[in-house]
Order: sequence, then C-alpha cells, then structure tokens
Amino acid sequence: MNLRTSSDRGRGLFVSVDGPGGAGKTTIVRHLAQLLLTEGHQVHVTAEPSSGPIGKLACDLTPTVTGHALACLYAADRYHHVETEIKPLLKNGHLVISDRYVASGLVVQRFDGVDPVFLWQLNEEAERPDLVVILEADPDVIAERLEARGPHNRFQHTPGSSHTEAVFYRQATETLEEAGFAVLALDCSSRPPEQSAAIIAGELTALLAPSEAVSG
Ligand SMILES: Nc1ncnc2c1ncn2[C@@H]1O[C@H](COP(=O)(O)OP(=O)(O)OP(=O)(O)O)[C@@H](O)[C@H]1O
Ligand SMILES: Cc1cn([C@H]2C[C@H](O)[C@@H](COP(=O)(O)O)O2)c(=O)[nH]c1=O
Repeated sequence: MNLRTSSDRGRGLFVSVDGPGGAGKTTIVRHLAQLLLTEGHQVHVTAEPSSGPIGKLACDLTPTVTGHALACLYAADRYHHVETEIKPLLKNGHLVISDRYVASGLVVQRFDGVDPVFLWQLNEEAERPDLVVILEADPDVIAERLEARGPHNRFQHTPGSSHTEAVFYRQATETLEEAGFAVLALDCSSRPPEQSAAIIAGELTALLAPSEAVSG
C-alpha cells in the first residue's frame, strides 16, 4: 500500500482541494496558486478529471455512464494523473495543487449509489497528498452559490444535493483521517475565498519549514 507523501521523498509538495459543488474549490485554488506564486514557489495547478485521455473520457461519459463503471473510470484517471503529471512535477520540486482528488472519488459516485467501502478500496493506493483540504460550508449557503452560478454536472441537479454531499464529505473526511491522511477541514461559508486561500498557504508554509533541530 502507498503510504508515502511527496514530502517524505524530500521534493515538492502535493495538496488537494475537495468539497461540495459550489463550495468554492476552483475559486480558492486560483487564489491559493496566486499567493504561493507571489511567495516565490514553483506552482502547478491541476484538476480532476485530468486533461489526460482517461480524464477526457470520464468527462465525456459522466452524463450517460453511472455507478461502478464511472467510479472505476475516475479512479483510473487518478492513478494515471499521478504517474504522468503529478509525480514528475513533484520530483521537479513543484508545489502541485489539485482541484478535486481522492476525496471527490469517495463522494461523487455515491450519488449513483456506489458503496463507500468499494470507493475506498478503489482509491486507497493513490498517492497521498501532503495536505488534503476539505472545504466545508453550510449546505444552504452553497445551494445558493450553486443556483447563482449554475450547476456544473448532473449530480448537482439532484434535489437537496448540497445537503447530501455535505454528509458524504463528512464521512469521507473521517475515512481519510482514520487512514492517517493529513486533513484540513476548512469552513468557507462566510470566509472570503482570499482568506481561505491564506489559511491553506499558511499550512503549506509550515509543512515546508525545515523541522527544528532538537538541541541537546
Ligand atoms: N466565500 C466564498 N468562497 C468561495 N467561493 C465563493 C465564496 N462566495 C461566493 N463564491 C462563489 O461561489 C461560486 C462557486 O465557486 P466555484 O465554482 O469555485 O466552486 P466549486 O467548488 O469549484 O464548484 P464545482 O464543484 O461545481 O466546480 C463562484 O461563483 C464563486 O465566486
Ligand atoms: C474527481 C471526480 C470528478 N467527478 C465529476 C463531477 C463533475 O462532473 C466533474 C468535475 O467538474 P467540476 O467542475 O469540478 O464540478 O467530474 C466525478 O464524478 N468523480 C470524481 O471522482
């Protein structure tokens, strides 16, 4: 089983940002990347589905393919994304930010009734991020944001999807914490996205700081 994170290898840093539709993942990732660039880091923003061949297929098939088949397709994209894009950049010392990663894999296909244990087994060997950010928000607030922006996918058309997704994400957070992932659960109901980004940047800066030598 793959239990190592990129910082264990001493190069780069990998952070994923997940959370319910409309929570602000893409907006916060944009602010975070800007902030880290300003601080002088080599930053690479990526997302899932990836822009690779499996990601494109998953994206094209999401409206018509459901359940286990789609879960396998997203997991296949994730493993391929790691091997072809994320790991090479980490080796090169980049700070890689992924807009959606394993946590989305534990959540989204549950809307099609896929068992969370099956989803965990599919995803558990994926590269562990140094920091897993889960955006949390009052479901009524994000339902309003979704309505204002417009839904991005068929899962967001399910009535009450923001409430259901909030529950699924809380369960995914527990699964990840129990498995030893470093999780930052961040409430972004009332925080402006710039502030959420600054909190995440602070956590990353702490991870990058050399650990203090023990003086004897
Ligand atoms: N405090 C906030 N934090 C983040 N986004 C906010 C906030 N307040 C309002 N928004 C708005 O909420 C909308 C949804 O944001 P965004 O598209 O980044 O969400 P998302 O989580 O990436 O959604 P999806 O999963 O559907 O792609 C955007 O129009 C964004 O400007
Ligand atoms: C990683 C992942 C993604 N999806 C689906 C859900 C949406 O249709 C898109 C993501 O687009 P968005 O603009 O970020 O909302 O991909 C999925 O079904 N399962 C997954 O694991």
